[in-house]
Amino acid sequence: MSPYIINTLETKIARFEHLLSAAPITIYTRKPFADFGITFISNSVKELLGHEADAFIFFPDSWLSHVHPEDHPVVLENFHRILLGDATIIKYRFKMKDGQWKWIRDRAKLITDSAGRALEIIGGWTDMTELIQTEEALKQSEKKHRFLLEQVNAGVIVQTPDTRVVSCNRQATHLLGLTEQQLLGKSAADFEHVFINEDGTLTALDDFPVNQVIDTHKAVKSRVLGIERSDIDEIVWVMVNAFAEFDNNGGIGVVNTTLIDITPHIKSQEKIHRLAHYDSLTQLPNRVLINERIEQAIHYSYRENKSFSLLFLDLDDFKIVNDSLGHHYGDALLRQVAQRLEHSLRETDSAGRLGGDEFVVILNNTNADGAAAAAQKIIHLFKDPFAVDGQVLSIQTSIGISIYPKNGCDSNTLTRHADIAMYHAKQEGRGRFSFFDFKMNTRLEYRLGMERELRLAIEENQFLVYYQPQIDLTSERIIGIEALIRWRHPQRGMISPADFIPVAEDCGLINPIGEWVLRRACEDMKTWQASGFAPLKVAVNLSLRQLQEGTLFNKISNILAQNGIAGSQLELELTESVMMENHSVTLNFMTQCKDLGIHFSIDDFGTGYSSLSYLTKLPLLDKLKIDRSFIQELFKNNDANTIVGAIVNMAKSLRLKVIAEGVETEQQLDYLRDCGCDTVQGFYFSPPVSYEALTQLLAQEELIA
Ligand SMILES: Nc1nc2c(ncn2[C@@H]2O[C@H](COP(=O)(O)O[C@H]3[C@@H](O)[C@H](n4cnc5c(=O)[nH]c(N)nc54)O[C@@H]3COP(=O)(O)O)[C@@H](O)[C@H]2O)c(=O)[nH]1
Repeated sequence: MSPYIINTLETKIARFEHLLSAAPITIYTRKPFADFGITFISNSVKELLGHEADAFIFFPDSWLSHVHPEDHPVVLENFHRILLGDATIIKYRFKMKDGQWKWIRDRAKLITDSAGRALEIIGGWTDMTELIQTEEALKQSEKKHRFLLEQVNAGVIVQTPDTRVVSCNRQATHLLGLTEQQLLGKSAADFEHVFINEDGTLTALDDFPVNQVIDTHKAVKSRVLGIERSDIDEIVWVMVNAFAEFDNNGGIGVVNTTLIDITPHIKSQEKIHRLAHYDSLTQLPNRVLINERIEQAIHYSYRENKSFSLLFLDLDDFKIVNDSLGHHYGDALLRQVAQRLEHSLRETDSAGRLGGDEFVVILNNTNADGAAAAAQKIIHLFKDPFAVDGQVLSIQTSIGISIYPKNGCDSNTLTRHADIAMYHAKQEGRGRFSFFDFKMNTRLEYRLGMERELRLAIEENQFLVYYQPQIDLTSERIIGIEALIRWRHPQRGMISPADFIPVAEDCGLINPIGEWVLRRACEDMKTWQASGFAPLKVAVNLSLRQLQEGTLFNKISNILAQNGIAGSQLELELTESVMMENHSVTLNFMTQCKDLGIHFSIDDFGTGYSSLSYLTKLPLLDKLKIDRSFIQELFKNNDANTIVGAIVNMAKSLRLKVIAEGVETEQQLDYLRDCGCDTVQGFYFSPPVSYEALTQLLAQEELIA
């Protein structure tokens, strides 16, 4: 045996005791029953608790009195587990020599003999103070962290790489409408809510921010998502940011997602969008949205090689409703029209209001046949009158149709062409539809251009009034004049009223223009009278639209009064069609005028109804003007002579005066005199002339007289 290896029992114990006291653990043994008194404890207990080992050895049951009373149940319960064979680890507080409490960890197990009988309990105590303090600090920090998390105005969700929620704050549960319990442990695929993207499409699972972060290892920033919850009707809109926290190996530890509630912001954005894209009166899409929809229809039809149709609607004589009943009625009528229109359309079609009384309908995937059927259906919608505040209003619409791609490949062209076709429908008699035809284009563009120029002409005073004398066949003197408008266009020179009056009538500009002619004529009459010329009668042409305006009588009586002209010096010329188409309106107007002594003549007689019986229905008529087409046929066509003779006779029997227009030759003049015609007008005596030229003619007459 080596002299260096001393292996007596004594040395073994000494070595063992040294090892025990040097170990960072205080080893003990205790009885496996009764008071579980300590039978051995290593000296390191002095360092751990300040107590001598002997204190426990001599007083084996004193140890329990050093255990914190609150921890007694834990400690005692632990013995039962140990006796059942469990190796246990528990923490509890132990009173040190100096009276302070120290957290110790007690790890113990039961030692048995080969027959399984309990011999003793062996265990070890270690100092846990530092660990407990760290744990406590950690708890405090977590509490603080949690507190802060609850204070932030954002939902926070922490998920593991398999998307399971491990933590969330109250705001997150609030936004998702779930409790913390419902949320914790849930993975992305488990959410029953529907998530939608900003454009309204569904968000696919792969596209969830958490999955994107996991897939790409990159943060998702400022993504807008809508949450469709089953418990509320409204969509909750959130701004989502998500980022990963990486572990030491570069793998994802957790993904943090923040959700900021932006519902109010989205709602006001929606409001702004609505204002910018919908008509506030009818709630139909406005011009901006309609254009977008036409563009969409173009893209779709181009891709799918299909056609679609655009219907342009304009209500016929809507202005009359507005002018005669007021805007309140006009607005209510437009709302009802919009409703009827919307209800009649298929889901794939859309209607919008461009402004005023103009509407547009887009018929997706529809060819010319389909468009014709739809247009007919829409026209039929107007068959039943509209009831507005107790008033029954009847109105119809004219519709123009353009077809993609045949009539245009962009929104502007298609709309313009449908508009042109609509004008054509109006020309054809209103309450009907027309398809666009490229031939209409130039004609209508000319008309639309003229409308623009007419407005400018009114502003810039480009109109003149010419006067054509009317000669009494008995005295062969000028007894009246007809006021005829002229347009001196700055570039195109004189434009005939035959070219621009129909356009002015169509677009309503005849009202200001007609009023201007009347005023000018009365002002000129006033000047002639003031210059000493004998009082004349002036004939002024009236259009149907002027009568329909409803304010014409007041305007006329004001103009007469302002210029000191007697009503008997004014003659109003109405055409046959004006008289017949609006019998009651015309009769009412004529009755009012008659009280002022105003005369009426029927213009272009013989060209319209060619029925003499209606004359008997117009008792307020004074004169009949034979159209120049008959006069110019005299002696060329025998029938013309017979007709003119018959007209004069018939007029006489109805006690009407007769004037013949367009007299160019002496032969015509003689025939008319022989027939008993009262007055003539025509180039034979004078063409329509300017104010100055007529002044000279009147002066010559005075000299002759
Ligand atoms: N609503 C309004 N209509 C108006 C007004 N001013 C004119 N008009 C209408 O425009 C049409 C064309 O008028 P105009 O070119 O002036 O032609 C008139 C005469 O110039 C023409 N005339 C007269 N004598 C002769 C003639 O011997 N030969 C011939 N070839 N033409 C002649 O006839 C027109 C007279 O028209 P009217 O007596 O009114 O029928 C025309 O329909 C005008 O009514 C306006 O202010 N408002």
